[in-house]
Amino acid sequence: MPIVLVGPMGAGKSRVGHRLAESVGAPFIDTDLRIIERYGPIEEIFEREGEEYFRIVEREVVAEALREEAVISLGGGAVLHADTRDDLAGLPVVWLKVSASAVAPRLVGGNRPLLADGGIERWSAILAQRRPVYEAVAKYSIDTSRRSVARIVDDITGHFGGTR
Ligand SMILES: Nc1ncnc2c1ncn2[C@@H]1O[C@H](COP(=O)(O)OP(=O)(O)O)[C@@H](O)[C@H]1O
Ligand SMILES: O=C(O)C1=C[C@@H](OP(=O)(O)O)[C@@H](O)[C@H](O)C1
Ligand SMILES: [Mg+2]
Repeated sequence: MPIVLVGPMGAGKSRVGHRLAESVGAPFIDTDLRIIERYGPIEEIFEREGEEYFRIVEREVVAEALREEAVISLGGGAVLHADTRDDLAGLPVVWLKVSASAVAPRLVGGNRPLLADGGIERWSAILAQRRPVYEAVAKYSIDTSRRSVARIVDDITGHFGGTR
């Protein structure tokens, strides 16, 4: 069974997922990396085709990933797709939380198209819209604001028994 990480941009899904996979000895899938391998840089997809098209290709990659026995880090907006929310029912889904003040320095220098003009205020507005969705899909949540990646990995393996 996969372990799936959800949460807002900069919460640490990609970094924690990578370390969690090493820790439990499972393959690691970052759905954004798969999108990039197949379709090119995310900011170019947004620029060329728009967010709606990005969500379609994201859904395709996410659906495929969720059938694999892996630690899976989703992009922050993947849960917007109803089919993905359906797929997440019954899976160990971890919501990585983070405060605006803790995430602000983590977002510096990133190339997330949704934050291209708006910064932390835009991030907060997006989170406000999505919070109920994260809440609905998650089986467990961790505030990453003042926790090391190693500690977050320990919390997750402790909660799910260290196995898949
Ligand atoms: N627990 C943490 N404490 C401090 N910095 C972190 C933590 N988790 C991730 N980061 C840093 O924050 C940035 C965003 O992390 P990332 O894993 O890409 O987030 P996400 O995939 O959720 O957008 C990266 O520079 C990463 O190294
Ligand atoms: O929240 C979002 O809508 C997005 C989050 C990004 O992934 P991270 O959450 O890993 O930054 C990436 O999928 C894309 O820029 C859109
Ligand atoms: Mg990521």
